[in-house]
Amino acid sequence: MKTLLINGRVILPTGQEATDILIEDGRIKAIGSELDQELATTDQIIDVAGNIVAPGLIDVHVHFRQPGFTAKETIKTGSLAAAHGGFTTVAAMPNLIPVPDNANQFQKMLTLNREDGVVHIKQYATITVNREDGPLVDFQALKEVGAFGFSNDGSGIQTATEMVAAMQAAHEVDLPICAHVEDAGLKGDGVMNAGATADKLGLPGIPEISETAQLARDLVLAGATGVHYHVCHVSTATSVDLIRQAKAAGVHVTAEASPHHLFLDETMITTDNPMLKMNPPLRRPEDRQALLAGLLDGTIDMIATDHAPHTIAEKTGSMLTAAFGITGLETAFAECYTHLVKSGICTLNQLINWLSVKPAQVFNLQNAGRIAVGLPADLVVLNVTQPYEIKAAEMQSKGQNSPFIGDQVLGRTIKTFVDGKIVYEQEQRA
Ligand SMILES: NC(=O)N[C@@H](CC(=O)O)C(=O)O
Ligand SMILES: [Zn+2]
Ligand SMILES: [Zn+2]
Repeated sequence: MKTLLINGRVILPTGQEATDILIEDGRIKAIGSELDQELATTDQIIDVAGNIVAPGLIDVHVHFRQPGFTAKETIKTGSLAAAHGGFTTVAAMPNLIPVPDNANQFQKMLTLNREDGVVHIKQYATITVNREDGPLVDFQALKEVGAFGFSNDGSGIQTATEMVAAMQAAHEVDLPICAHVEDAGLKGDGVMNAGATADKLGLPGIPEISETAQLARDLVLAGATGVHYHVCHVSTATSVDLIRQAKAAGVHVTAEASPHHLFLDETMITTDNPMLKMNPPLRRPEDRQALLAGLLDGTIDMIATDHAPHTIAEKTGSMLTAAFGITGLETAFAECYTHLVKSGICTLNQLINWLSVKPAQVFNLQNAGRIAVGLPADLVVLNVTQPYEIKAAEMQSKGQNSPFIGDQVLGRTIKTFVDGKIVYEQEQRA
């Protein structure tokens, strides 16, 4: 099967180029504007004039909820949401039931991911058995069956003793610890950022030190153990400073920020609104400015969505009782393009760097993150000229819990290819 993608503005490692891409048997066979001689033998010609062709986006932080919580999402719906958002590779978190904390259950996850997923799904294993305070997993066994990294996402590792042991074990098998940094005691029963807004709404707060105190500890431990330590969903200015200093000191630390922490802040929480409840919480305007500065200077390596679908019932009522988390896969590119590229804060190449190139480099994904001859044809075609409204009805995710619904944005996915196969295609409307 031969497919020719013609007239796109292609994002190549060397920069943007108006060129064509020949896909054969799932791989990129040739790139160039002189591919006319292929026309006669091509099965499918797709004209993407006026659109961007980028390497498939990569999200290293998603929750697909299967097994255990399939009312919220399944591997099928989560991966369809990824495809709709232009993501061709995602890494799924292990806060599932049963927990993939052993080789046997981990292998079951891999089979499910492969059978039900329409995009490439990498899988995290937990750091501890049953994701609880207690014994560590068998890092070697989980490495052997293909763990992408180790994470207890949803909770922090509460003691330095446990974290040091985890870091040493992860370092030995040469895989990252991906940390949800949170001191459970300091978080208490908070539901939004601690401060004036929470006080005004009469809601219990989550102080920023619940993140930063544990992060400071972990950065010291990461330096001492030499592990690759990746910080999930950085939310505060102090965290950015701590990571910047650690990087300067030679600690092997990388970090991600989510679109919601970049574009929303606590001042937008004007009522008790569960759609704006997530962990870590939306912080102050100066925190999101610091996250942005961190992205621009390389302290934050990448953007990851923390796609966290929940049922409507779980996201209705008061923040006091609602679940933490919002969806992100289907809105990330458009929100980022609109807030960052359209507004002149960064270039499209920088954005693709944070959403594809860097995650591939940081997590050693050799076959992703760039458009090059010989690589699998994981590609996304994006329209960045026609504004559209983000609509719940167009979401592929089971989760409709997105504060971005209703936004007017630029950056619609037109087509997503995984291994040369179209896994998402925008309906053509007259
Ligand atoms: N981010 C969230 O608010 N929730 C995540 C857990 C997590 O990422 O910490 C979830 O699993 O729902
Ligand atoms: Zn988390
Ligand atoms: Zn998460």
